[in-house]
Amino acid sequence: MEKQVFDSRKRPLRDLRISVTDKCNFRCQYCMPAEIFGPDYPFLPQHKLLTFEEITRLTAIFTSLGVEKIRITGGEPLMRRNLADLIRMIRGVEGVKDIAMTTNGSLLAKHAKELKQAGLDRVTVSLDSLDDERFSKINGRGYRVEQILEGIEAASEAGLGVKINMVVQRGVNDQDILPMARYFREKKHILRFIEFMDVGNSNGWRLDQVVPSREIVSMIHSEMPLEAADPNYYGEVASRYRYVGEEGEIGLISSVTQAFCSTCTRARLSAEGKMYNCLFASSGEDLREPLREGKSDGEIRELISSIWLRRDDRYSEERLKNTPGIAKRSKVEMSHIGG
Ligand SMILES: Nc1nc2c(ncn2[C@@H]2O[C@H](COP(=O)(O)OP(=O)(O)OP(=O)(O)O)[C@@H](O)[C@H]2O)c(=O)[nH]1
Ligand SMILES: C[S@@+](CC[C@H](N)C(=O)[O-])C[C@H]1O[C@@H](n2cnc3c(N)ncnc32)[C@H](O)[C@@H]1O
Ligand code: SF4
Ligand code: SF4
Repeated sequence: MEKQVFDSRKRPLRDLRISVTDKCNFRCQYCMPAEIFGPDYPFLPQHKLLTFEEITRLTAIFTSLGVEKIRITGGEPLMRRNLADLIRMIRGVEGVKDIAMTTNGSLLAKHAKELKQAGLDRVTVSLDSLDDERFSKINGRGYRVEQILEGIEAASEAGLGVKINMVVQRGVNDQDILPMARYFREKKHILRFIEFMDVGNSNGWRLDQVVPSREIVSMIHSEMPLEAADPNYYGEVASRYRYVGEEGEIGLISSVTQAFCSTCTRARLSAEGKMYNCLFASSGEDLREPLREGKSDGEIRELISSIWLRRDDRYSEERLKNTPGIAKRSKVEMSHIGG
């Protein structure tokens, strides 16, 4: 059986990012602004969510097409009940080499051990500030930094790999860049700085709110000297920098100023079972109905393969070039497909 499928730009399908819920206990302004995601927001009802069995079956089909790396995300993935059961099921799928999860960390202290036991390899915890006042404003729900740090500690103690993601916004948390770098250098966790992106249709993005990665590197370098490091694998999202003379490193995710679409190997599966070819796609292709209609694995494999073969997405590159019409394009919400 042909194992690897390439899109129209010769990019292989390698990663599957699975959103397990569109709900979240945070209301980060840049992702789920409270004024839009309020009490009446129509979140997906349970019956529309893919079941764990359906997710596992799709994962096996995706691995037969070359996927090796799975990332569980959301919304907040730990809001989905019994998530460890899903991890255990995915761990049993042949061809899955790496299972990671992106989480806001608020429920991690409670679940880290069982997730590790179920077969999760690593977590990426999102944290945008070490200052309680700013953090509680950013998360929109008054959560405190301590709770997230406890989650990070618990994950580390449970033996999970840990990385930290910080979305940087000028005028919101750029003063936290150095304190975060110092703290996680000391803790020996890899911290990645993400350029604030124009995801979805509701986060009020402006280019002048983006702090370019170049600026972040030079700010840190002037206090803690850095040197560029090679990527760990083809298509790595983050550019790596090592602290000179140390093992520790940081990463920069520069989707705005240095788009990385040309090596993008990521497919995304929404909680309701739609496959998206890009984080900024306007629409996805439904895989849930074919599953529930009783289509065979072979038929679904054909469908997924044909979706990937047609793929031509490269939104960040187009944004960089100011492609006409790009600003008006409607996009799926980040909380829906998981970042
Ligand atoms: N524009 C764009 N941004 C992405 C893409 N993938 C990830 N990101 C952004 O980068 C952030 C970090 O992504 P992660 O999932 O932590 O990165 P990763 O490459 O899977 O991480 P590792 O496997 O640890 O290297 C995400 O939350 C997004 O904000 C992508 O394909 N396009
Ligand atoms: C959508 S969240 C889902 C997982 C989980 N709730 C969390 O926050 O880690 C995934 C990642 O996307 C990032 N993200 C959300 N909106 C973003 C934006 N506008 N620009 C850049 N990154 C964003 C978040 O910071 C987080 O690291
Ligand atoms: S970034 Fe994550 S934690 Fe924040 S609102 Fe979005 S899904 Fe929730
Ligand atoms: S913008 Fe789309 S194509 Fe480009 S790297 Fe991100 S997900 Fe991939």
